[in-house]
Amino acid sequence: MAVCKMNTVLHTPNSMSSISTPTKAQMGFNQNHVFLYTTSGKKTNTCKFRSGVITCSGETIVIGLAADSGCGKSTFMRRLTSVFGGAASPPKGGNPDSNTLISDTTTVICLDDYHSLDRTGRKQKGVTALDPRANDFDLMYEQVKALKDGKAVEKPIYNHVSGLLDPPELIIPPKILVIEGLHPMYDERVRDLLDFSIYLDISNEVKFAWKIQRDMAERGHSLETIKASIEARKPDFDAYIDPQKQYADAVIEVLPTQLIPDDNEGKVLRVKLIMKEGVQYFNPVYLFDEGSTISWIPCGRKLTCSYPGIKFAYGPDAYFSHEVSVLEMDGQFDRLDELVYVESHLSNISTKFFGEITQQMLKHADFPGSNNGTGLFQTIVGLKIRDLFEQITTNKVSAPFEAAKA
Ligand SMILES: Nc1ncnc2c1ncn2[C@@H]1O[C@H](COP(=O)(O)OP(=O)(O)OP(=O)(O)O)[C@@H](O)[C@H]1O
Ligand SMILES: O=C(CO)[C@H](O)[C@H](O)COP(=O)(O)O
Repeated sequence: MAVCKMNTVLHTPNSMSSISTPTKAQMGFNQNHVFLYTTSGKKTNTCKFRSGVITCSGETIVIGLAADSGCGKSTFMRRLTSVFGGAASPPKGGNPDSNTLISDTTTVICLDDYHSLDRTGRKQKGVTALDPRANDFDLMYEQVKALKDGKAVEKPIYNHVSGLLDPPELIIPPKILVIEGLHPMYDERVRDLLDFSIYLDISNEVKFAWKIQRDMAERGHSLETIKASIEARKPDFDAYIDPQKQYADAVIEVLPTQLIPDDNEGKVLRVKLIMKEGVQYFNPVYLFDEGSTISWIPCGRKLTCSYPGIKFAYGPDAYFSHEVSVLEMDGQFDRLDELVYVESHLSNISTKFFGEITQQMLKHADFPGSNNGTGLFQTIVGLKIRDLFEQITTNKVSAPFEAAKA
């Protein structure tokens, strides 16, 4: 298994620079330990070297985030990292094309790094990156398991610039490991390692509108190329990516608005937050009254709404035969500071102070989706993940005390 050996690259507490084959003196406070620091200089973990393997103390919680390419995973990750109070950046001094993002609490690894075929290899074999045959699920499982068990790994890097597989990078077990990409819930072994899972379900119409906006406006692709790329991916998307949503603890579904008849602009969105019932450490959010069916138009004296307005809905439902609660928002906010009015009517939102959702949304007003349900629900899921992390770690810490009392 590719757990980390002694000749890997480490960041030392003294120099913050990368070193190879760390000597005992370079390891930190005593000869068996190394103290690992994030780019902002905070100590994150204490790790030991034994029999050539780096093992770190502390629990690693694993979160899976699945979505097709260009569906808002990076934006969601930025919101999540911000909830934990930091900004994420690539590993310092590493491969400039690394897909990994590290913050004080979280490490986000991109599952594209487990492509077993590079761009040329996929072309030769006639498979897309979505096809399981182009991905190494054995290695993905072994490495996510090792990280969850507190062991560092040398993870491969898929270089999106060159289309090649680059030499691996060292990943130290973080407090929260997020595995994001096409297949976090595809392989049952990897799925079983997840403490919480999210699927971003972007309808074809909306995906197309976002792709046009990014790939045409920002990357200079033609409309025909974008259409052809979406069409080429669709069979494998339907076969291998989309079915993962049945396993997700939370799904953010993004649909065209119902407030504008026959809307084909895709700017106003109807967004659903589908939350599985009975998931440990996760209490679904509700509007007004838990378990009731509610329809709410908040526009009026306390919330400014221009055409076509805003409509919320909440209620119990079934999703792939699971019992779920669904919170829905159609429309967009005119004034983000007034969002606090909506926030005050939501419960189980896992905030630490009144208005925290509104504060987060205002802080990232420039992120895509900040004026609609995508930003609102991504922020809420970020808060729920923080809550889940705190509950799990508190339980682990208090367990020996509880046992001693018994
Ligand atoms: N909530 C949103 N509202 C409007 N547009 C969005 C939203 N989320 C994402 N987009 C559009 O989609 C683009 C891709 O978003 P993002 O980079 O977050 O997705 P991604 O899944 O990480 O993409 P990739 O896997 O291709 O890197 C953004 O640049 C933006 O144009
Ligand atoms: O679906 C994807 C996930 O991001 C990419 O298309 C896949 O990783 C292949 O990347 P590239 O197009 O850069 O070779």
